[in-house]
Amino acid sequence: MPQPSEPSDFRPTPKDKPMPLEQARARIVDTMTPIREHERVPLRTALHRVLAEKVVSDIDVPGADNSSMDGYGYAAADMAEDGGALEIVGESMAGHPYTGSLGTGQCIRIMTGAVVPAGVDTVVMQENTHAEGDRLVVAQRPKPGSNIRAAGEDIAAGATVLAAGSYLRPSDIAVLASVGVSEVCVVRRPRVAFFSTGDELRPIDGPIEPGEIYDSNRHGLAALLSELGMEGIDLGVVGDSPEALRAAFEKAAAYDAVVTSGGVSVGAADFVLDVLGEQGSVDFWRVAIKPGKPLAFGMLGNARFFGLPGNPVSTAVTFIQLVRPALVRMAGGHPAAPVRLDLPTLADLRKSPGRENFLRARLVTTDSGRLAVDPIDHQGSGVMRSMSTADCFIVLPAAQNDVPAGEIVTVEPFAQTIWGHPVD
Ligand SMILES: Nc1nc2c(c(=O)[nH]1)N[C@H]1C(S)=C(S)[C@@H](COP(=O)(O)OP(=O)(O)OC[C@H]3O[C@@H](n4cnc5c(N)ncnc54)[C@H](O)[C@@H]3O)O[C@H]1N2
Ligand code: MOO
Repeated sequence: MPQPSEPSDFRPTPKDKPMPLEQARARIVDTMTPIREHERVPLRTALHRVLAEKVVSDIDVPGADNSSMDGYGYAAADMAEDGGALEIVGESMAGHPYTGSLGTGQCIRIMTGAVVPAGVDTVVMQENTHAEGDRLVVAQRPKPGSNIRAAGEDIAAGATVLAAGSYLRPSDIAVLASVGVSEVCVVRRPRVAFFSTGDELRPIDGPIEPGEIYDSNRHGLAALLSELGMEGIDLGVVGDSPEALRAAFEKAAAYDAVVTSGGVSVGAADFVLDVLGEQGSVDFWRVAIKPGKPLAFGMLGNARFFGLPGNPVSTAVTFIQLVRPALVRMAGGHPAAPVRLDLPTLADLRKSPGRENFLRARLVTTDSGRLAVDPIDHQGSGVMRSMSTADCFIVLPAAQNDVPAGEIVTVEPFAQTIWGHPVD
């Protein structure tokens, strides 16, 4: 497990064996220290934050027995048979409860959400009745006890509404509002510094010359971080020189995590690993996945360091597979296990044994109404449109060879649950 470290003399060699993905992910996630600092924020701004402490309800929800239908409330004992009649003595509306008490043979008109008064144990929906003046005829009786929502059936006073470590989704915000919570205590968002490396990279708001490219990865990374609820700190583009990298690393070391793109392979201008070795420590640098083999994981000061490969699809795949679960953990949450489906592939898949492959694909419904998966034609790790037009990965195990169309393959949808439930 990497610790805040003294500089090391790590020298990567192509002989370093790539680590299987599962092992790399477990190792990375296990080394994350969840952030302990927390802050109180208004519920209005708490979406996608992580609860630092559990929330216990002070109240029952609903607060009182209430009707789930527009209709009439009465005591079932007063209604021995279908077609029986009762005297209508008042009404209970949502926000305006009935304040009297019911006698034998009496009923009240009651609306959905209105409090059920003493003496009423059953509500009949309006459609199954007809009123004759102040007399109600119940054509068809519901079962005794019907159409009443019990006090506290959603949340009982004293119950834990959400556990510490819960990632707040819109439905959680609504639940917290339902128990009258207007402020929550949430974990400080991880501060994640990120930058691109490469002399060929240009900002997206200017021209490019032959041999130059727009720095797309930095924008992709900013979006991935912001989607995850992280505080991203954009450190720009850093040139392919050890000096430039040293200066950038010094700045980046002050944050909780650092994510970079490019310069982690074995090329003449790939210095990320060298400088990480000098200024921090490298835990491992190769993962047995395609795309995404070169990936530097280590420490820079107290920051967790993720040096992602520069090929745009490799950057995205390694972020999704390795950085995202790590940051979820760092943010005080719990990474969900990937949702995986077994589906037939509509096209042949090319695969040589060695690395686990993440092919980009789309979920489709065939003419027979069955779900299947259709791989994108161009699978190059520089073809970012293969990610942008896809909605899932086909995951082929390391030892797999070519797969003919029609075979069942493992599919990981992109729109999967990212944040799992806390384990208490
Ligand atoms: N001899 C070997 N060469 C390569 C190997 C290998 O094992 N031996 N691995 C290949 C694999 S796999 C990958 S992935 C890449 C990763 O290399 P780097 O992380 O060093 O990335 P770069 O060389 O800096 O760039 C690769 C590619 O991506 C483009 N790029 C870089 N940054 C950005 C950016 N911010 N936005 C858009 N595009 C970017 C860059 O121009 C290159 O085309 O190495 C292989 N080589
Ligand atoms: O890992 Mo590289 O990402 O195969 O292109």
